[in-house]
Amino acid sequence: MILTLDAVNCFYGRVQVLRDLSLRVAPGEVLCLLGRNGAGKTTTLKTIMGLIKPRSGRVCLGDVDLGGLPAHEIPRRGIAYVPQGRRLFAELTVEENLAIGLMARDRGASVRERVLALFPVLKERLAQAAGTLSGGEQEMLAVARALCLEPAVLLLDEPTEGLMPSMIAAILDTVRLLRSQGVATILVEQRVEAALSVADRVAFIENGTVKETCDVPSLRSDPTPLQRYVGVGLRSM
Ligand SMILES: Nc1ncnc2c1ncn2[C@@H]1O[C@H](COP(=O)(O)OP(=O)(O)OP(=O)(O)O)[C@@H](O)[C@H]1O
Repeated sequence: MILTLDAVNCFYGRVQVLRDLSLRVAPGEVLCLLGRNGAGKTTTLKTIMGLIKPRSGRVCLGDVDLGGLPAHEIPRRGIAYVPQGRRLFAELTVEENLAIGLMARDRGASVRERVLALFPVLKERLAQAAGTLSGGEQEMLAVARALCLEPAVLLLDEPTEGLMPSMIAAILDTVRLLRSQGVATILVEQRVEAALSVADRVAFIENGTVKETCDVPSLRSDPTPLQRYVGVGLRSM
């Protein structure tokens, strides 16, 4: 099912943060949101999750308008969110964190096995407290917990932040694998080179709106939007 945002306007109090923001992501597609700090990328993800209610505009999964649903219903509809900073339960074990993911949408024990098969590093650490995992392992756990929902749509907010290169590569490989399985992914990513290596399309966000959407091959041949909206050229990568 296609996730669509159509002319979404959001406010924090009286301050408008999203302005007529529209985008779409289809099954088996990775859409990357790029933009400067404060452009509205995280707010876009929170709005999809129903954590912020748009004042106007629509967020739809297929034909279903998500705007009318309570926030706790959104993950049950198959949209999973890995927030920036991961928000794991640090005192709980890997196993317990996964159990919480599994509870959100009861999909049976086989899901746990399938998710753990993707992350062998977690399988070895089921009894370890999440807060004692390395940063990369914590990110794996956060993604694994989200995948317990068997989501149709996965929202990742800066999943590579603070990770070493081998862990970044592992996270990006997971995104590619999920794409091959038909998951629609929206990725917020500061690392432009990482974003381009995994994305199909890039939406450039500035001042709360999508200014331009480009597919990755055309960005490689003409990186002007990267320069304009993120301030980097391809040569610096
Ligand atoms: N809870 C809040 N209350 C008031 N303003 C907020 C709140 N959260 C975010 N904002 C403001 O909304 C704007 C968009 O923030 P958002 O976090 O969506 O940006 P972003 O593109 O994700 O930035 P970054 O790359 O720095 O994470 C910013 O100006 C921010 O200060």
